[in-house]
Formats: sequence, C-alpha cells, structure tokens
Amino acid sequence: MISHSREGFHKMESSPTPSQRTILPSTPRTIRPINNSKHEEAPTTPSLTSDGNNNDNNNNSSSNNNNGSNSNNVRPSYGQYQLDLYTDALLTGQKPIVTCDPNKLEEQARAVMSTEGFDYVMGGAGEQSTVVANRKAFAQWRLVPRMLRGAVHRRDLGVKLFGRNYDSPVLMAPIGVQTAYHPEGEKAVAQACADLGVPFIFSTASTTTLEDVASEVFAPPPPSTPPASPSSSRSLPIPRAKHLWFQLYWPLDDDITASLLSRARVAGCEVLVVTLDTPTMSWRPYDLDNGFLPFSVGQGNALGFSDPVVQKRFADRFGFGADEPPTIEDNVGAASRFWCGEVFSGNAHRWEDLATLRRLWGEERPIVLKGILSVEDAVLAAEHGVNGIIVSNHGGRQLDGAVPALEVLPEIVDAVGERLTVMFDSGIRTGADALKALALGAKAVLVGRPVIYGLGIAGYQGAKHVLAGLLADLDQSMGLSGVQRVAELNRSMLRKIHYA
Ligand SMILES: Cc1cc2nc3c(=O)[nH]c(=O)nc-3n(C[C@H](O)[C@H](O)[C@H](O)COP(=O)(O)O)c2cc1C
Repeated sequence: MISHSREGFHKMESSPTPSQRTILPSTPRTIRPINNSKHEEAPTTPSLTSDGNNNDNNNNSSSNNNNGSNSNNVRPSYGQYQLDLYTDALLTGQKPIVTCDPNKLEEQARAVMSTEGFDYVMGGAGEQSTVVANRKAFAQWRLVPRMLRGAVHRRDLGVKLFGRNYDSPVLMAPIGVQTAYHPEGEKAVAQACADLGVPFIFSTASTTTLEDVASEVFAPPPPSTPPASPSSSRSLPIPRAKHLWFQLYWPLDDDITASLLSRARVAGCEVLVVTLDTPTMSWRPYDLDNGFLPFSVGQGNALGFSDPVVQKRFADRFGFGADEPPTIEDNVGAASRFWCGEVFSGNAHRWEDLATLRRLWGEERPIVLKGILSVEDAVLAAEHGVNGIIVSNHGGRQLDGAVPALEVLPEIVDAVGERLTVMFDSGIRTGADALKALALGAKAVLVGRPVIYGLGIAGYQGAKHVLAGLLADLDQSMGLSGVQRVAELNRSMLRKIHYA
C-alpha cells in the first residue's frame, strides 16, 4: 500500500515502526575518552582534548573558540562511531538499521521507499549521463597514503568557513520535499545534522516551514539548562554546535525575496546559498514516467505558502478585487503554479542582480552561489562580491551532459581559491570521496542522496546513521592517509588514473 497524502509518498507496509519515527533528541552513545597522555610530549602534537580533538588555534581548527563550536569539552571523535557499531554488535547483537555499505544503500532504499519518492531522489536528468560521470570522476582520482607520520589517530575534521568554526567539513546539501521520502522529513534530517555538528542547509523547496525547523531543532537551549563546566563534562560527551544555512531558489519578485531572506535571518541562518542551476526544471525521465511532480500537488511549497508576501501577491493576483480574496489553502493547484512561476520560471537573474541580494541579505552576511561549473562564472562570482561558491551540477539532476563537478574543481580552486571559499558537491558517496574533494581544494563538501536514502529507510535514525558513517569513514580515511587535519589535505595525496 502506498500512502498518497500531502505528507508524502511512502510504502506503509515497510515503514519503520512508530517508535522509530519519533524524532529523538540527541542520545549520544557512551564514549570512552581516549587516553592520550603518553603522547603529550610529541613535538608535532598541539594540545588535545581527551577525545583526540585538536585544540590549537590554527586557521582550520574547529576547537577552542567561541564562534560556532563547543570548546574545552569532551566531544566524541567522528571515527568513534565505527567502534560504537562494533561494540553494539558485540554486546547486544544489534546490527545497523541501515547498511554501512555505500554500494548497497541505494538498493536498500529502493526496497523500502515508494517508487515515486525513491525515483525522485535517485533520478537525474536525461539519460543520467552526468550522474554516471560524477561517480567516474571520483574513480579516476586515487589516494596516495603517507606512512610513519606520527600520531594520526588523533584527527580534527574541523574547518573554518566565513570566519566561523565548524566541527564537520561535510555539510548537508539542500534537498527539497523531504516528507515525500519519509514522514519525519526535514525535521529528522535537521535533527540528525544538529546532533552531529553537520550544518543543515534548509531548501526553498522544503515540505516544512523554516520556522518549524528552526524552533524545533536549532533554537538555543532554555536558559535554565546549566552550562557544562569543564570539570563535570570531562567524562560526558556534550552536543556539537548546531548550524543552520538557508538555500534560496531566487524569486523574480524582490519583495518576496526580501521576505524570505528576512525570515532566514530571524531563523538564525548563518549563510545564504543561492542555487543558480535551476532556473527551470530539467527533463527528468523517472519523474515523467511516474507522473510525479511534487510541487504541482502542493508538496515542497511550505516556505512559499507560509510567506506573508507570497500570500498577499497570490490574493492580489487571483482575487480581482474580491471582498474575500482566494486563500492558498483553498487553491493549492493555482498557488503551486504561482509559486513555481516565481522560483522556476526560466526567467533567470543576471550577475548585476546580486547587488540586490547583497542589500537584502546584509553586507556582513556570507552569500554562496551554488551550481558553478566554469572558471569564467567563478571569476564573475568573485567580481560580484559573493563570499563563496559551490562547484556542483546538482547531483546530475539539471543539465544532462554537464561536466562532472569534480573534474572542474581544481581549475576553479586555482582561479578563485584565494578570493572565495570554494565548496563542492555532486557524487560523494564515501569518506574517501569527501577526502578527495577536500584534497583537490574544496574547503567543505556537501552530501545529498545518501542521507536521504537513510531518511527514507529509517527516518531520523537512518539519516543520522548515514551521516555518522560518512564522517567516521572520512575520519578513518584521513588517518590512513597520514593526515591529522583537513588543512593538511592537498593534491600531492592524489594521482589521476585514466582507466580505459
Ligand atoms: C531529491 C533531491 C532534491 C534536491 N533539492 C534541492 C534543492 O531544493 N535545492 C538545491 O539547491 N539543491 C537540491 N538538490 C541538489 C543537492 O543540493 C546537491 O547538489 C546534490 O544532491 C549533490 O549530489 P549528490 O546527491 O550526489 O550528493 C536536490 C537533490 C536531490 C537528490
């Protein structure tokens, strides 16, 4: 049986149990602090917390600061998750609810999710050539590990982006329509991210309002919560810092844009990500064959439909001066067409329009352009005063035949890496993939589909497991490469191999 409710499409018979669906607060596993006392004298070792995290003040460190990250506390290393899984299996016989094998994840999700929901996530544009090319691009780069480099078991995955410290160099890509994959939707993925210190990028095409996600997941703890003192917290893992970013599909109407950006500021979004590669929807054969376009049935429009300026514009346009203008709730089809016309009209903006975004978002707040694939556009981005770019082909979902994002990453980093924060997505499936993109010069990477497969399989638990696994894999892979910090990653660690 498939539930075709406005909440989403999901194969009910294989859905997780109600208790699995409950969005749990952070429930960290018991962490045994690593005893690093015998390494205290090591000349290359800055001061370390007992979990192995680096507490120095280098540019890329996430620790020991008051700017976005927790300090002087016991935080589990991301790699610890691997030991936790083995320990669970040993002590309780408990196996992971979602596979740890990146090559089996998609199939597990396919078996559980509705056809429409799964295909919408998995599918790319056209003949899927860019989806395939993204993966081939990762296979071409191979890692060259270094040996005998000292204490590489103590790693710090922290990065500094736009002056703020982040525990994780992996960010959650903006993904629309999340309740179509599991009823827990955006709140579950956001909660998983918050628990792991992974920035959550809220999509314009969300099925939950920004205010709901912000208040339920990202609101600061109530003042009555006593702050953890260093002495009492040494044996207790403490939560990682939460980070919320906002992704904009850029409306044509500046008043609507102003309203959305104002809401994003109030919600506490740190960074504005403007997606440029989706002025219109691509040819998506899977969705066309399924007859599934979520926006046309009102899904993925929560941000727009809840916006006061959108509501007013809709009423003005379709009310014809009536005493009781039409409401969005009573006219979902027309409202969907109106909203999609604003954000996917095909009427793209121009570079000079970025000045409007800068004015509306604020001079000091970071703006990042997502969907950059050419050196020329990267240079234009720098010239037009944005702070960062995401080298991305939308995971192969937009222009079929577009160049793999990883292929162009190095040349874009070379062109603008000194002026802009260059980030990357499209095709990351493993910790080694993330490591390769970081070594090619990305300052952070975004991951999309794998987390959504985890969500589709087991809601919050599934999304968190996939993210925790990816971070653990990255952490372990850094150690196996002979690297302690993200800032040490560089191209000397990579060899490009052209397979026949
Ligand atoms: C189901 C789905 C929905 C997406 N929705 C959005 C979106 O609303 N906004 C956006 O900027 N990108 C969106 N993307 C693109 C992702 O942000 C990201 O670029 C892409 O998923 C990265 O590739 P990966 O899935 O191979 O990791 C979406 C991707 C998928 C798979």
